[in-house]
Amino acid sequence: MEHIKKHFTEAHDTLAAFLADDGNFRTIEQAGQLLVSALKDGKKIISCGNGGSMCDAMHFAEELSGRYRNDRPALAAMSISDPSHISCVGNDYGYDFIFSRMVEAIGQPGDVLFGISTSGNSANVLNAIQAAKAKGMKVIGLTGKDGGKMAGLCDVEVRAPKSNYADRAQEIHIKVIHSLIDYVERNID
Ligand SMILES: O=C(CO)[C@@H](O)[C@H](O)[C@H](O)[C@H](O)COP(=O)(O)O
Ligand SMILES: [Zn+2]
Repeated sequence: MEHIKKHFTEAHDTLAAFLADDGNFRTIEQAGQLLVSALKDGKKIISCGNGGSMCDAMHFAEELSGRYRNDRPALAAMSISDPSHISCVGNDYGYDFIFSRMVEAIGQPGDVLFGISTSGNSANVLNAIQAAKAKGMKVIGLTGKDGGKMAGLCDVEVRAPKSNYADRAQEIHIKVIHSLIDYVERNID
């Protein structure tokens, strides 16, 4: 039972560390402003990440295109998570290009790439950021640890507090995602 309880105390401590720094909430607000201004301008949001972060990327996009709390017009967002695309590009070009290839295919200037990586070091997310910049897109990153290689590459980077485990960062990321969608729903019209 101790190990089970430890999950909750560690999550509690990570959240307390995030809450202690008001800079985190200013950064989330900047990310929210970037999303709202892109959507109001008729641009779209493209999200990506690996493993649990792919689930978070999907969660983020579906609550924008579908709904979160409020009834409002559908918002232009999609995650890069189509298995046929991933298997084709992974097989023919390599796993490092599964996200960047889609950004090259559908990214437009002013669109926003929402890249999620707990280490900040996943090559496919880094390549997507590079492709997004080449397209004139904005980049929001959710990271952890020291930001990894994503540090300094994003227009806005929200970083979860240092932890030895990816899941602690993911628990912060999902809260950031919900607070961002809430911000968008409150400010979109
Ligand atoms: O969900 C988890 C761990 O909680 C794993 O599936 C995790 O997402 C995977 O190991 C990812 O490949 C980690 O990639 P990243 O967050 O470092 O970019
Ligand atoms: Zn997980």
